[in-house]
Amino acid sequence: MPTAPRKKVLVFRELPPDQLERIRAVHDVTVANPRKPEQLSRFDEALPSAHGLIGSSYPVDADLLARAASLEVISSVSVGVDNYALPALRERGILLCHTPGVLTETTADTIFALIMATSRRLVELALHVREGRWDRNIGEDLYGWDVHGKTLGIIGFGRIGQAVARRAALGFNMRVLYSGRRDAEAPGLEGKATRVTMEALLAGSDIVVLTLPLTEDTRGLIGRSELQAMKPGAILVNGARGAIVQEDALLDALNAGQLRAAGLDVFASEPLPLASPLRLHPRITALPHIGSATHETRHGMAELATTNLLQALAGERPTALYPLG
Ligand SMILES: NC(=O)C1=CN([C@@H]2O[C@H](COP(=O)(O)OP(=O)(O)OC[C@H]3O[C@@H](n4cnc5c(N)ncnc54)[C@H](O)[C@@H]3O)[C@@H](O)[C@H]2O)C=CC1
Ligand SMILES: O=C(O)C(=O)CO
Repeated sequence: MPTAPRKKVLVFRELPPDQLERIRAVHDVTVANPRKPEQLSRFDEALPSAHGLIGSSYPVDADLLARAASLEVISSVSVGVDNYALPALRERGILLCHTPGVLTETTADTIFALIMATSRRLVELALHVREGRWDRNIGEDLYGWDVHGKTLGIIGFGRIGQAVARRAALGFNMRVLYSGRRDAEAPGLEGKATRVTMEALLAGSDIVVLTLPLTEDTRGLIGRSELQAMKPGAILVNGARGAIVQEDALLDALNAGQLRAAGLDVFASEPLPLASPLRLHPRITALPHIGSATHETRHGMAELATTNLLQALAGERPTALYPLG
């Protein structure tokens, strides 16, 4: 039987060794992370002849694609595809694959951790102990806010949004509202989540969670008027993408006391610049984009992304092909 021709694969973010081996067994691999200055020239050299790209967290824009003359497939080690120039991919017939599902539960856990951390002031109070300020019983000034029994509003009722809703409705006896389409089944949530307009969700929720994709339609979706439309003293948790929220408006809403707190796993600019006023704000719990960052889940994402890549390069339909339309 003739052996399939080896193709060229450019790995632009580290992959676990076992997944790298799966690719090396059938294709020629260059590993070069363009974010690392010492690897940039290797990346630039490998790009024009690469048939497949695999990695994450790097903007693959139209200019970069114009230099990738041989490209057949990009396999993203992420579910979000906002880093990719989708129109250029569509035009060139380049396949885009991603990693839906394998990170859903872990990301929902992280989002729920942010709900708990902001409501119960966990980071602030842990620092209170660590810094030796726990010298008497805490008073009302350090009390938190109940999570159970509250109303949770979810903007983006897809895989992750529904996984957050299940934790809220089944574990914390919360009332769940959501806005937007429900384009996936919602097992376990029958009769437990109510679809409302975004206006009604903002006005009626104690905690608003963002779990929708960043697109041209959702960039800056949560701005001054949306924050003002939230219940006074509500909490905002962003587990999606930073640029969905207008960060200046969020700071103003926190400083004005309109919002109680914000839990942010994602930022418009990542890593969050040291000078960002979001970093040290006393009522922001900021995480370094760790929604899916557990050993098990990151490995599962790398495995699915590798499978997608190998399938595409073999001319098969990838398991998780992103529909470019
Ligand atoms: N913080 C982190 O580390 C992670 C962040 N994410 C982000 O979460 C997003 C969602 O992931 P999944 O739940 O797997 O995607 P999904 O496609 O299953 O769900 C997204 C939902 O948002 C809805 N939606 C789109 N525009 C909307 C709008 N304007 N208003 C209300 N709903 C809208 C869609 O109809 C869909 O139901 C990803 O695109 C990614 O950006 C995903 C994984 C980890
Ligand atoms: O998968 C994604 O979209 C992430 O943000 C990281 O897991």
